[in-house]
Amino acid sequence: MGGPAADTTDTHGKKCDVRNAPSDPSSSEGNDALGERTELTRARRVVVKVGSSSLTSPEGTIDRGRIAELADVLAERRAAGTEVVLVSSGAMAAGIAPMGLTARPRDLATQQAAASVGQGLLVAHYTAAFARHGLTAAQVLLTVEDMMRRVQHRNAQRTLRRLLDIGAMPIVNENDTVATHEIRFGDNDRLAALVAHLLRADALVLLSDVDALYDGDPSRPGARRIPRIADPADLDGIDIGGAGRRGVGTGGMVTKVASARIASDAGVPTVLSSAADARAALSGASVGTLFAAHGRRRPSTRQLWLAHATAARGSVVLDPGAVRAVAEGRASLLPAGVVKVEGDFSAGDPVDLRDEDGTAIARGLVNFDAGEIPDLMGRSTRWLARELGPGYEREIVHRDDLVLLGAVRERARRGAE
Ligand SMILES: Nc1ncnc2c1ncn2[C@@H]1O[C@H](COP(=O)(O)OP(=O)(O)O)[C@@H](O)[C@H]1O
Ligand SMILES: N[C@@H](CCC(=O)OP(=O)(O)O)C(=O)O
Repeated sequence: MGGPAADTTDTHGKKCDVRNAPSDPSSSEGNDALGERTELTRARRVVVKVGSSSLTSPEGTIDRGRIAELADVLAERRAAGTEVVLVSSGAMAAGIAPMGLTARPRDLATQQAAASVGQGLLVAHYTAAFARHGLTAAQVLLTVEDMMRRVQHRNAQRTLRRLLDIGAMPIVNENDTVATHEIRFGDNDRLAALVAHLLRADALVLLSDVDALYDGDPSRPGARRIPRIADPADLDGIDIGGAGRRGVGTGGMVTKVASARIASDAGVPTVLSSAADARAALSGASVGTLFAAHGRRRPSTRQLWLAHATAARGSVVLDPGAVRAVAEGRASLLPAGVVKVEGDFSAGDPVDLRDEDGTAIARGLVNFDAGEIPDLMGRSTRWLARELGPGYEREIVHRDDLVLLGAVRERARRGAE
């Protein structure tokens, strides 16, 4: 890959140029993009995520006018026959003023209280805005566990599908009041990508206060719009920064790019654009940044989550044979191939699988506590079953709970295409 093609548009004072760009994508993005943008116009099911920064006024309160504008655009698309799921942030921002606060709280309990106050208000605004178009809004609050555990996952899928069947407008947010630091999405960008995967959406649209991914801080003079990311390598050299200056957003560009990568891995093309450009983005115009989808692979949500969103609690170090078996043979990691354990983790935690040089080649959910593994290392599962009992005849990490990382993953992906 030769790196992304940066637009010649300078950011300063020229965001309107991007907004009014011609709808012929081939003019700035190349022919590949033409098909991808057309896919967006033809999409039968779209997940649209809007960030707090696009829903708040400069004073930091929820801006009803912006909610009404977004509802107009989504209702239009719904009327044209596309199923739309909205993932909306803004609960915490909506709760700040009613809580008597002037800025986003720092501690988790007050954040959760603000989100709890704000979520009801937010959904009330959406309900009124969609009702003007004869649409019924439906609140759906999800946690990480709902995505990871099979039964909850199916329930969420079934409910969302039913809502779409009856013509409702699902409005999804993280269930902030029960999420903890350890077990939370923490940002709706990645949640939106997992919802797009869950519903097998045809496209994901991320709406923010910035109109595209830029090659650096968009407030920097000369920063240039990146119209298309075709491959993760295109992101090399781009300065992907945190949340905007107003302080209402959560993850900034980092989580939007992470979200686009999750969606891309799940075969879902993503457009990142500004809320002001929502209509143009949804109609396939050449606005924002298009992240191309990779093939048609459908990894499990658990695998997507493991690869992109979990932090490892420790590592197991593999001998060269085990590295080959895991990386090339897509095998489970057996005790015989482990030479070292690092960190203090429990069975069920995410851990990195490293080679002896320290490179993380995979991440997986481990079947043993860190303290148990030294007695198992280098032993065959048959020996372990005979000496320690049948409970020990199992993998350290099962292949279904394992994803390849970094260069190893890219090689496997290219091989599969
Ligand atoms: N390379 C970049 N290109 C575009 N925006 C960037 C980049 N790096 C950081 N940002 C920042 O990301 C912000 C959007 O993220 P965030 O504040 O979390 O918004 P949201 O509430 O929409 O999720 C922008 O306001 C911008 O300042
Ligand atoms: N669940 C939180 C949103 C967290 C979040 O991702 O915010 P943002 O970066 O504005 O999309 C809320 O509703 O306040």
